[in-house]
Amino acid sequence: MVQRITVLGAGSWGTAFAKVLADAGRDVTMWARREEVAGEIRDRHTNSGYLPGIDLPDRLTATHDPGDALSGAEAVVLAVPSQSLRANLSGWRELLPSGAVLVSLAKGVELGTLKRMSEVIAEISGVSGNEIVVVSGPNLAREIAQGQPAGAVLACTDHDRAVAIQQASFNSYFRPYTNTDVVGCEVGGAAKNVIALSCGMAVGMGLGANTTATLITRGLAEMARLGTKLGADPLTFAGLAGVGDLVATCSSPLSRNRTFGERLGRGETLEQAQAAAGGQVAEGVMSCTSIRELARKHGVDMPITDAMHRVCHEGADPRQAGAELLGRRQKHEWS
Ligand SMILES: NC(=O)C1=CN([C@@H]2O[C@H](COP(=O)(O)OP(=O)(O)OC[C@H]3O[C@@H](n4cnc5c(N)ncnc54)[C@H](OP(=O)(O)O)[C@@H]3O)[C@@H](O)[C@H]2O)C=CC1
Ligand SMILES: O=C(CO)COP(=O)(O)O
Repeated sequence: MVQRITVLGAGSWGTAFAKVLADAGRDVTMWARREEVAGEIRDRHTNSGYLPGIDLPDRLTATHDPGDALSGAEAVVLAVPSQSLRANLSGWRELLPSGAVLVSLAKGVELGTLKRMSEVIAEISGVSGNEIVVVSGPNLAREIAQGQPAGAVLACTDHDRAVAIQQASFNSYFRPYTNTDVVGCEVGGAAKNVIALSCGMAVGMGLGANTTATLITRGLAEMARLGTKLGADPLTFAGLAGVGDLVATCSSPLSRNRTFGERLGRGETLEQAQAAAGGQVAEGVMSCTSIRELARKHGVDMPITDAMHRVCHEGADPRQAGAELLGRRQKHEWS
């Protein structure tokens, strides 16, 4: 049984997932970038900047020192934003205990390299891909931290490693399933953030359920097109890491990506929406660019992702982007 687990990153999901592990009976140490955050988790058992009003378990501790955090860890959970994972992990590489299972929480595709997060982790840490477990699914951090029931997917090409983390993380409110389709789970997790931006934008423009349902469904079609082209199992997109996460993120006002899109849809600038996010990551804002490039590289059509890139990075007006989406050539639903 994996008992001693380190979580590197003390933001919303890192903290909520650390609580999941502690509530499952594991000994958990978190690393926080800022000493005051580590001190608050350690001494007051709260992380008020990210999860206000949530009490953290006593058995969960935290430090600002990555060496102390990683000492003796049997599993290491990487809980920093996608675009910072390479730099952070490069700093931790020499400290990783040999044989520890690496667990990835990040949902994104790296700008420039167009790598999925498990590919970045394998490259930097030197461990093989089948030693990395990817966590995905409908897991809005605040709801999980409140103990609201949810399923999740633990994806690893080595089934036994996924089972080890499943045993280490299941508790009365968190029900993780295993899956060997790492590509599908990672593509689903990254792409749904972009679709959530579009749904938020529609809501911000005053549009209703028909529009958001259309974006969710056609978003699912485009993420499945990309995933299957990259070798994913199409069934993954019907599961928790596909439609499950997509629906949760596109529907919930708790989603940072949906909220970010809503602000853009109301006419705020990218800078205003970023300021309102208070430093918390809306991964879709960067991933719309990397996923668009990945899709182009593989000849896959992703019109909603393309539209989000134009709004976020080329100054397109959300209404104009919407009109262009509707004005594309007429086609069969599954072509
Ligand atoms: N929040 C959620 O509901 C869920 C999030 N995820 C995914 O998990 C990953 C982590 O998300 P989450 O914990 O929510 O993110 P947050 O933005 O809430 O927190 C990010 C954490 O990473 C730290 N950090 C370290 N290096 C950097 C850096 N260079 N830039 C920014 N932050 C840095 C931050 O430190 P500091 O506080 O000092 O800034 C903070 O502890 C993301 O990929 C996200 O998509 C997945 C499922 C659910
Ligand atoms: O990944 C998530 C839910 O599964 C969280 O989404 P946001 O980053 O948009 O809050």
